[in-house]
Amino acid sequence: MNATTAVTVRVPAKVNLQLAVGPARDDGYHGLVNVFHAVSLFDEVTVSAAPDLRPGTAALSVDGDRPDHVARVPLDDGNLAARAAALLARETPTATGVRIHLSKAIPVAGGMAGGSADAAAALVACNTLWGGGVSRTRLLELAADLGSDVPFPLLGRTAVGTGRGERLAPVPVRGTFHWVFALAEGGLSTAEVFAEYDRLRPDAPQPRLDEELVAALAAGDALRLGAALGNDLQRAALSLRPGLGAVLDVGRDAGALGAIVSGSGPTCAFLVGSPDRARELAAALRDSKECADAVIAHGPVPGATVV
Ligand SMILES: C[C@@](CO)(OP(=O)(O)O)[C@H](O)COP(=O)(O)OP(=O)(O)OC[C@H]1O[C@@H](n2ccc(N)nc2=O)[C@H](O)[C@@H]1O
Ligand SMILES: Nc1ncnc2c1ncn2[C@@H]1O[C@H](COP(=O)(O)OP(=O)(O)O)[C@@H](O)[C@H]1O
Repeated sequence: MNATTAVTVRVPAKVNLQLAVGPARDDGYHGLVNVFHAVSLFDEVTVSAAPDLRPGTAALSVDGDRPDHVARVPLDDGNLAARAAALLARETPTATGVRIHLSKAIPVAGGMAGGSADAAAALVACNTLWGGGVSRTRLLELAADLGSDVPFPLLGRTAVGTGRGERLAPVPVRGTFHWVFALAEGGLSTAEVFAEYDRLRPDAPQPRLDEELVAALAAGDALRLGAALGNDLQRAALSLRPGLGAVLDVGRDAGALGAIVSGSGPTCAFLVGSPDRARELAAALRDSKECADAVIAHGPVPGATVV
């Protein structure tokens, strides 16, 4: 193998269109119905062979436009991309040590699964670098071992996750939806938000897929989709970060078709009807000073792709 070969994979963020959360299971996880939707905020993960490092170990570097987010990315073996490389190396005889560079645009600890996206991208990038020996089915299994959110960015587009969110089935979508994301100062811990959910909802029912949401997606109807968006973790995220209520209000008052916390938060997601409306809503959010920044994206977009 050529030690200078580098592979770059582009991978999208997600927003949860429906996040229905059941009671805590015996293993501590929660049964979910989790409708993932991949949006056009992308991280890039570049891997190159590092013959000076032991096979399966990684040296990490990171950059990105937002220094406060970049500073929160761990550069040790706790990084999900490094864990992905180590896991894949265990079943790849040609595995090398790797340098992994993360170019971050997905908010960190923002409820948009940036770490999971990087792990999925690292699986694809290392599998390509090391000769592509591991099947896509097996990559999806390894992804599920890394985290509940890691399989989805391998698929991209729109999919429903059941179990703890890792068992995926594609959901048909017509057309393109337009989004604005309000970024927050600081992140929220997913585990803490689920714990707050348990405190607030000790009697949670079993989660069920919202058929109205599925119909709105199939019809490409943004008005119907906006009304059907739902996130059971939103109350918990608002309880831990009450200021998010004002962010959601700004978006609603500015005409968003739907306004929700993205996953475990604290990023807030706003559905609008067109790119022009997205620009207007992003400006209203920035002017309000209720959030750190606002970014525009569209979905669905493809999953992890070698570029
Ligand atoms: C909430 C969601 C919605 O898509 O994502 P984020 O919004 O944080 O990105 C996911 O369920 C997060 O998935 P992920 O971030 O991969 O979580 P994991 O590493 O599997 O688990 C982290 C912790 O979250 C809690 N957890 C996660 C998934 C699940 N179905 N039930 C849980 O209770 C557990 O406390 C677990 O220890
Ligand atoms: N590659 C990575 N990028 C970002 N965060 C990572 C990464 N690897 C591990 N982490 C850790 O995962 C935590 C959750 O980050 P992230 O996946 O961005 O958010 P969320 O789980 O809210 O979607 C971060 O606080 C960070 O400590």
